[in-house]
Amino acid sequence: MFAAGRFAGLLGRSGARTARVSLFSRGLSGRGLSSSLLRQTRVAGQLGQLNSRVVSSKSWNSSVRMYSSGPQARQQAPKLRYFILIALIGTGAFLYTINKTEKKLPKTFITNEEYEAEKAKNKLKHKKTAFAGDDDVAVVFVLGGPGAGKGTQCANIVRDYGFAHLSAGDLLRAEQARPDSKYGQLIANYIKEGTIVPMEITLALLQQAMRERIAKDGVKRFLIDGFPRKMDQAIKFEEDVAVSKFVLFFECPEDVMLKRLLKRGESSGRTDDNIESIRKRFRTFIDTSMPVVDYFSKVGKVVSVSCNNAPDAVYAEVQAAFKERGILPSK
Ligand SMILES: Nc1ncnc2c1ncn2[C@@H]1O[C@H](COP(=O)(O)OP(=O)(O)OP(=O)(O)O)[C@@H](O)[C@H]1O
Ligand SMILES: O=c1ccn([C@@H]2O[C@H](COP(=O)(O)O)[C@@H](O)[C@H]2O)c(=O)[nH]1
Repeated sequence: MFAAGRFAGLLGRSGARTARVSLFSRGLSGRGLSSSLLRQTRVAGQLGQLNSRVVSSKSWNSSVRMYSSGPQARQQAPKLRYFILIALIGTGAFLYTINKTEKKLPKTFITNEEYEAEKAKNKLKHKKTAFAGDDDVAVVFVLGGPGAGKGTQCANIVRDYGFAHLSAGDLLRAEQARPDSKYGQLIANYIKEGTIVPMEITLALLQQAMRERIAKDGVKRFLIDGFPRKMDQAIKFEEDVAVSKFVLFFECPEDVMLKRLLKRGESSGRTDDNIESIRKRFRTFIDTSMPVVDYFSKVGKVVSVSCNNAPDAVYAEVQAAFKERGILPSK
């Protein structure tokens, strides 16, 4: 469209220029021949050499050239028409190619309408979430890029607000390390590649961990850290497990996260705290996880906190956000 618009603009300009030229030509012919020109024409006629296109006098040169440009302009008109035709065909082909290419692109984002349709479909299948009967169960999703500081801030919240902290990444690593796990190798591969483990595994681990915490010490407020990382996980969790209260989103520039992860990699022992895996994790975050943040943002559920400060300053922002949402410290 932009190209077509620009093209139309060009056409408009050249069209205006053509109009100006032809108007000027008509004006000249409308004015008729000036008396001196008439005189000259008569003289030329008398000499039997009338040739409206060839005038020798220098002083009339410009007028005469304009006057005689009529036939030339008519000769050029077909050329202009060809040019316009070719340009229109070219623009059409260009727009067609773009349209086709767009249709071929992989889809990483779902619209609200698609989300609502999916939700409606799921509602028929799953009439109740796992904790639907328990109004005390509260879930806050904690999202942010790799190394943004989610785990660090979750530890503060657990200490002061009595939440249980469930990190999806920690649960997957524990499952990977469990000797009898049938998913150990699969999880290890996904983590090293920085891609998202099939959601059924993560959902089952989260749901089981929530049940265990409720049974163990009655804690019903959960920080679900590093989840959902994909739109389908978000939909499934909210349909099957619990609807989130809001999303705590830690914003952080990539270069800051990179530095933190490389530093952490010196002692973490994590298979994905190396430059190769980190780059892949950043890519997955942008392509697959940011659409989740965008979605929750559209429905007014995202509380953003800037992570590019000292941990205490970040935590002060978290506390303010919690207060705003009516969540107070437990002691
Ligand atoms: N505000 C901060 N300033 C400086 N360093 C920080 C800050 N917050 C966290 N860190 C450090 O950065 C590293 C990553 O932090 P953390 O593990 O909390 O991030 P994360 O978002 O949970 O990461 P991941 O998604 O990879 O699990 C840690 O070594 C942590 O000590
Ligand atoms: O919902 C999830 C959460 C995590 N993963 C995989 O685990 C790693 C590490 O996650 P951290 O939150 O950084 O601990 C992540 O890169 C994914 O590969 C997942 O698949 N699904």
